[in-house]
Amino acid sequence: MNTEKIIVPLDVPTITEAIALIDQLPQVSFWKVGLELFVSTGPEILTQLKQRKKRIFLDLKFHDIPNTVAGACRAASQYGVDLITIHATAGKVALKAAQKALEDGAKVADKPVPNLIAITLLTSLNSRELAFDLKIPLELPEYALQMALLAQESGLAGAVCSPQEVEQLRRTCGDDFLLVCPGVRPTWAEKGDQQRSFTPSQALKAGADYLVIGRPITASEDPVAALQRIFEEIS
Ligand SMILES: O=c1ccn([C@@H]2O[C@H](COP(=O)(O)O)[C@@H](O)[C@H]2O)c(=O)[nH]1
Repeated sequence: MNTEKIIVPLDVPTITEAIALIDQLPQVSFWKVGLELFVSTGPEILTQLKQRKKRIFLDLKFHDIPNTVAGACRAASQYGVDLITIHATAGKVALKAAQKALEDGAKVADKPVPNLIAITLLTSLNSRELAFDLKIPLELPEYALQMALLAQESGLAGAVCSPQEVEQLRRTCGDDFLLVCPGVRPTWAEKGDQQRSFTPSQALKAGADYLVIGRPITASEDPVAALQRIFEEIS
């Protein structure tokens, strides 16, 4: 059973709830720490995950001017996490500065360099919002591709994209470009605010390296059974 490809987000407000989930699902080796938990509780959860020998996706989605994202990346590189996110729309100068700061910071901290991956377009947005609210004149798949190419040209390790765009990004960006897909929903799960979803097996077949699957597992009455059902679907 391939459990390595699933990243489960710890989208809870307290360390106690986060640790309860980690301990309830020992077969999960890769956990995501996002804005809710990090803003609520700080870096303590990263220490807890490290002690349990888990891989960590620090999903703080940096989006700021080059000097500021570089500072944030330099600081984040001390934690020894595996993945870090930045919005591609921060622009090429910021993406390059962030990548360089991660490399410099990791060297100083004597840690491996985390893979920096760029958000192409949040999976909660649809084509209508892209065109009419964000006033982006490109078709959505083309826009996501251009954001991934910007990340690749800037020297980043990969991108975050919806599973609906992953096949095209994989074809264009190649096999070495890391593609991480949130917005994954088994047929039996609520979509919630995710607007461009695929099932876990569709997403893997389309070329995703990792699937981020949260509420179908963590909000389930029985997270262990939900995870098992997903493992069975993809194995
Ligand atoms: O485009 C994006 C980027 C990040 N996310 C994050 O992934 C998880 C998805 O959780 P679900 O409960 O499976 O919807 C969540 O932490 C988001 O912050 C995303 O959904 N889309």
